[in-house]
Amino acid sequence: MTADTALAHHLATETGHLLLGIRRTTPDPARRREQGDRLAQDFLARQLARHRPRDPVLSEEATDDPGRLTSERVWIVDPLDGTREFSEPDRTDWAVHVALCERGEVTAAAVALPALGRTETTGCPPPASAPAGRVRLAVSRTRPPQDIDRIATALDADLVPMGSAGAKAMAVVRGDVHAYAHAGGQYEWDSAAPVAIARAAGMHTSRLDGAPLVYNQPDPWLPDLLICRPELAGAVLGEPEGVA
Ligand SMILES: Nc1ncnc2c1ncn2[C@@H]1O[C@H](COP(=O)(O)O)[C@@H](OP(=O)(O)O)[C@H]1O
Ligand SMILES: [Mg+2]
Repeated sequence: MTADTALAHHLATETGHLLLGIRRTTPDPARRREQGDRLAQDFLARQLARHRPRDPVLSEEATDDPGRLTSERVWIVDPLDGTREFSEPDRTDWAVHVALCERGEVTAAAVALPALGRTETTGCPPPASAPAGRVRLAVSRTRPPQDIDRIATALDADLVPMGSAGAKAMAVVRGDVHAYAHAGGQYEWDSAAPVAIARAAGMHTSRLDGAPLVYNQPDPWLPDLLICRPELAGAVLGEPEGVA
């Protein structure tokens, strides 16, 4: 594991511990959401400034730093992905994303799933065995993509509604589901770390039209994505069988 991957693992895990504490002590859902987003952002920003003072940070919860567009190294973080699920009792589908992007490519990343006590990284992705039975397709529980019926039909899949892009991507990596598809809106911080870990674990990752996912762009809007077991990508992307 590189020093950057180890740092991503440490920061995602520690931010997760902070969020678990907020969850225990803050029963009101609106206050829990506000405190979770703000305190997780404050902690991550402070830690990155301390450990990697020269690297700009692109975060859901911070003002955009134009210096990131000329920097070779940029951290892309989502301090709390699945804020809605974090605010609801007993849900485990929320995450912390920490990714290092170098020249458009994510080279080190961690996704913490604090309520499950797990942190996955690009350094040591878990073994991905194919789930048994019918194809399982993870989708947003509150904002499922418009063309989800087409994708579900193409895969002959059962839908598995879940919160958080990180939680859904890690469900593919861990072999709980076969695929995760999203459309209609998302930002780079929602997918940078999850996509890098899925790729390191051997999964297909792309836009829904098959185009590559590119990070640290001037506009961080990255509205759709597909993460799936490699053998299923052709069916979703409309490629003839036998084409990789
Ligand atoms: N249409 C949309 N526009 C903007 N962001 C969206 C979106 N649909 C999903 N997202 C973001 O993608 C993440 C995962 O969403 P979902 O749980 O619905 O799958 C959430 O991140 P945050 O919780 O960090 O805001 C959510 O805000
Ligand atoms: Mg998010």
